Amino acid sequence: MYVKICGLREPEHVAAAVEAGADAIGFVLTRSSRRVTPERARELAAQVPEHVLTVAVFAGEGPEQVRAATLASGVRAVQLHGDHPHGDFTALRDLGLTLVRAGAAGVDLRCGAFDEDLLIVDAPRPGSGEPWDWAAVRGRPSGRWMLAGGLDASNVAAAIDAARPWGVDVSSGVESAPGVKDTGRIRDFVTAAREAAAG
Ligand SMILES: O=C(O)c1ccccc1N[C@@H]1O[C@H](COP(=O)(O)O)[C@@H](O)[C@H]1O
Repeated sequence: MYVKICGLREPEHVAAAVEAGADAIGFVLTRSSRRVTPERARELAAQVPEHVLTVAVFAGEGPEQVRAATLASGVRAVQLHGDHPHGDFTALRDLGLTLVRAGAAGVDLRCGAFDEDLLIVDAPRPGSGEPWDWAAVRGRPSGRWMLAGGLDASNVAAAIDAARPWGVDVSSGVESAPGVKDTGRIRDFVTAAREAAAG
């Protein structure tokens, strides 16, 4: 089970996610209580070992703005939320980074349909922490896709059982208050996701 922890802002939480065994770590570079500057993302990404994917998260910005901020941040993947045309992903392909498309259950659920490498199927309001009907997408997405939206250590096993994703992605559910990550919750989430996947 691939596990991504998103919205990290502090070195101790990046370290906690890496130590817990996260596969990917996200830095939010768009409007959000979790927003960091590209320069801050670069500092945080520098402490992440090669085997953990670092991801810059955007929502609605155009490809040129995404390109500039991504290059400034030094991350290895770009995550685009919102109604992006196929051309936005193609325009970023030359960066040589992993491209991640994120959208709610109504979007095209075939990973790769927009030239992306990974797909995230999320709640209607990304980053809100609101659970949704995860079972509604069971059997529908194809390829390498992550379930997101309202997950936490207490419900991730049920969510995995309901939707059968390739991976899971969390932000609010590993926080003690909005925008404030919690080391113990990060560790508990990764453990719960891996135990659920192991059966
Ligand atoms: O986390 C944010 O603040 C955010 C803002 C804008 C776009 C995406 C954002 N995060 C993504 O939202 C989900 C996690 O949501 P939840 O808080 O766990 O319910 C995940 O895809 C994040 O990458």
